[in-house]
Amino acid sequence: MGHALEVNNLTVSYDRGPVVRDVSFEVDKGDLVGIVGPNGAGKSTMIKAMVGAHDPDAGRISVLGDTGKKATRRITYVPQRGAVDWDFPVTVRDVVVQGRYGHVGLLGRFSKKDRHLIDESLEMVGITDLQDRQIGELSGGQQQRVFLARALAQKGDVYLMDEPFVGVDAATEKAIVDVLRKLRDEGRAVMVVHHDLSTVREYFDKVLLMNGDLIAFGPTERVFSQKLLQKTYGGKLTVLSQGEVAVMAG
Ligand SMILES: Nc1ncnc2c1ncn2[C@@H]1O[C@H](COP(=O)(O)OP(=O)(O)OP(=O)(O)O)[C@@H](O)[C@H]1O
Repeated sequence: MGHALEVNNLTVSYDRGPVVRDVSFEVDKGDLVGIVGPNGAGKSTMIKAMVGAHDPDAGRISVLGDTGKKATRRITYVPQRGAVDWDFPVTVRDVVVQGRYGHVGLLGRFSKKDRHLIDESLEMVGITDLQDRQIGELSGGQQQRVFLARALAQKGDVYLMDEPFVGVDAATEKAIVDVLRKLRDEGRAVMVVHHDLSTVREYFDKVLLMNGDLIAFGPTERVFSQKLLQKTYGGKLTVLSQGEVAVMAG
C-alpha cells in the first residue's frame, strides 16, 4: 500500500522562480512531523502544492499509494487562521459539519455516527458551548479550536497544518498538542509548520528542515541539531544554552 505520504522531487514556483526545489520525503502512519525553516522557506507553498491548491512544476505526491486528485482528497489541510474569511455567516457547528461532507452517503444525509463524531470533535477541543455562535464572534484561540474540531471530524489519512500555534494562549496550545497526539495515536500521519524552536523537541517525533531545498528529514533527536539548524537558518541562529536555540532578526 505504500507510505502514508510520499513526496518525490517536488518543485514549485511562482513568477520569480522556484521556491520549493526538488524536495522528496516519506511520512508513515503514526508520524508527527514538525516542518521547520525561516520565513520565505517555501513551507506554505509546499503544503499548498501537496493539497492541490497550487500546481507544482514537477514532482509526485502519493497518499497510501493513490496519486493526483485521489491523493489530495485523502489529505486534511488546516490553513493558517489568517488565511480565512471569518466574517462568513456560519456557525461553529456548521464549520465542523463541513468536515464530514466527504463522508455523507448517497442520500446526502448525516448518519448517527456522523453526528456523534461532530459532537465528539467539538467536545475534544472544548467548544461544545460555542457551537451555535457565529464564527466571526470568536476569539483567535477559539477560531483555532474550530479548525481543529473540523479536522478531527474529517478523519483524513494525512493532516497538514499551517502554523496552528500562532497567537494562542497556553490552554489552547495544550489543546492543540492533545489533538496532534490523538491523531498520531490513531495512526494518522501529521505534519505541522512550526516556528517555535523551543518546543520542537517536546512536540514532534520527526522534523523536516527546509529552506527552499530540503535540508534534512528524520527523527527529531538526529535532525534537530545545531549544525543542521545553522544550515537551515544561516547566520541568523544563536545557541542560548544547553542546546536551546533562538533565531535572531537580521
Ligand atoms: N502568491 C505568491 N506569488 C508570488 N510569490 C509568492 C507567493 N506566495 C509566496 N511567495 C514567495 O514564495 C516564497 C516562499 O513563501 P512561503 O509562504 O511558501 O514561505 P513560508 O516558508 O511558508 O514562510 P513563512 O514562514 O513566512 O510563512 C517567498 O519568497 C514568498 O515571497
